[in-house]
Amino acid sequence: ENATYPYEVIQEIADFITKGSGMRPKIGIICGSGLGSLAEIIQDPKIFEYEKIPNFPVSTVEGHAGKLVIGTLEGATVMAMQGRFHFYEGYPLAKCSMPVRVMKLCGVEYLFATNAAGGINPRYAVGDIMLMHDHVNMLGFAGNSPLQGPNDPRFGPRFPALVNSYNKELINKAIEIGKTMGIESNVHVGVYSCLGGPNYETIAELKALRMMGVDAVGMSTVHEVITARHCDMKVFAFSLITNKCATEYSDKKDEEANHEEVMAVAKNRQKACCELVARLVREIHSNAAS
Ligand SMILES: Nc1nc2ncn(CCNC(CO)CO)c2c(=O)[nH]1
Repeated sequence: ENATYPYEVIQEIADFITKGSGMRPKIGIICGSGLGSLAEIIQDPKIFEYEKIPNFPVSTVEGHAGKLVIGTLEGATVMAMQGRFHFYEGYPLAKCSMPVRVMKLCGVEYLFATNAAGGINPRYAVGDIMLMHDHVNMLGFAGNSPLQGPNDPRFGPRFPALVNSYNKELINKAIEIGKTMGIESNVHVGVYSCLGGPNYETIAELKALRMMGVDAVGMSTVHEVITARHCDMKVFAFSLITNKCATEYSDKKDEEANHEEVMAVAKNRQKACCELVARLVREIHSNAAS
């Protein structure tokens, strides 16, 4: 499926965006379920609906708008995807992750990936933020990778290393920002895992994930991070915990995940998420300027 988006097609899409907006973004933001507000804090935005971008896929999930927003945030030029593409929509992982390559050819050096996720770590509360410091690529265990198929060396190497994929400096900066915001007890650092979905997990799967040291589970992000690291972007990623996953068999129905709850939690935590992202963008921009 990599062949669906050869380098030249990605270049055309990137040119369409940079020429259409007259901007070259440095930071790319992918908005998780219900976190589209991360795009709404961008000033003087130029908005491209996915349908209007030649060769771009379209979003089919409630809570994912389907707009690419490019503009200024805390002095930096950023581009945000309001709506991402998921494996469970029937898109191959290379298609889900192609926006990261578009960002790269637009000039983006930093990827901020956000998602809503289920909390497996029992210390996590609904509404907490987990800064990702590593991931378990469950889809990769079954042979699914966004890098499957022919490798185009203009993007990156055939066999990319993925240790230290999550930029430690950005994680430490985000922890400091969490302290300044007074939310340090709700900010964690943990391991995320991506399952195929669209079903949520069984108890046995959650127990297995917990045994592997996974702290939060979702249906996205990992393939975007792999694609970002392949083309040497710095990566910062976090999960908004939108429900606590059961890891024992019990008849408590209230532990069942549902999408309405995911979007409701995202709605009432979007302010904190936006604040964290804005402050981190400001740090990066001011350091680069210095
Ligand atoms: N247990 C559990 N809780 C979750 N909350 C959000 N997501 C991320 C998946 N989001 C989907 C459906 O809500 C939409 O992309 C999950 C998940 O995958 N599992």
